[in-house]
Amino acid sequence: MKKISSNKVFGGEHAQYTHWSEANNCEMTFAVFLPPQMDDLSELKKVPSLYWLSGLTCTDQNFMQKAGAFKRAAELGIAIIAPDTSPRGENVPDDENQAYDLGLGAGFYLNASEAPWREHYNMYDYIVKDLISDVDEHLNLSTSRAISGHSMGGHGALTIGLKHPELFGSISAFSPICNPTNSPWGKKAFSAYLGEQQDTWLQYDACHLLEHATEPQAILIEQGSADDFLDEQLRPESLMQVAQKSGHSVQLHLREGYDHSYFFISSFIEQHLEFHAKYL
Ligand SMILES: N[C@@H](CCC(=O)N[C@@H](CSC=O)C(=O)NCC(=O)O)C(=O)O
Repeated sequence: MKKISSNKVFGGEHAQYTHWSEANNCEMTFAVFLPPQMDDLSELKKVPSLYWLSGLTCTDQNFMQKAGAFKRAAELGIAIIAPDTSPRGENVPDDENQAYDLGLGAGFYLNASEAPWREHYNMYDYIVKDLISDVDEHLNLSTSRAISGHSMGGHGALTIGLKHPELFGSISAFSPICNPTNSPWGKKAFSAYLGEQQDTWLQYDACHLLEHATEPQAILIEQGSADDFLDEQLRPESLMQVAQKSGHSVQLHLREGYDHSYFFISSFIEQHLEFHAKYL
């Protein structure tokens, strides 16, 4: 793992690293925020972390530069880990039309089974195996973790969090794609990456995973009412219906007038950090 940038911020550090990913078969970049409490080297006081998964078109930097999370994360003593949203590099295929919602910047946090994607587009294993293992080995954080994300990354946070309660103690999401098997973004990506076998798609659909979840998990969703993607792509009402039927508790905050952008995320990120701090 190699550090490629470092900035002091709110008494802590923002840094970028590159490392090899076995899952994605390429070099990956990720960013971290390490709070000032990291300077206390006591093993008993290792700091917990929030994994943030970004949305379509993002890199490791969108959240770090736009969300305004560092001040509160520094106060709460929470590290933030922000991976890239897809594999990248010379040998990594992109969509032939370079569409923003498939290929580079659009990994959808799944393991692809179809050519030409399967050699590199394995963001699910990348997060759950390669990233966590390198962060744990090199960054001296505690193993207490939370997961959050935005839009495609909200889908990633919900699905990975629901599948791995042993890795993530709480889940939150901003404007998540809640039911990708019924959304144009999800259908396009899942057809390409996973083929037409729809049973496999369900393994990456938060509604299906919540319906079959056996452990209760703390879940918070933030959604803007003026989000252009709300009705067609995001469908939080489907997740709330499943939550109600299956007896799982999901908090949904519907925020009047907010859109899909990082202006929305920066308005409520502190509340999400405070939510996760209760479980970390
Ligand atoms: N019109 C945009 C569409 C892409 C977009 O809105 N990306 C969002 C995530 S959407 C779902 O995953 C985003 O986070 N963009 C980056 C940002 O910093 O705002 C386009 O074509 O770019």
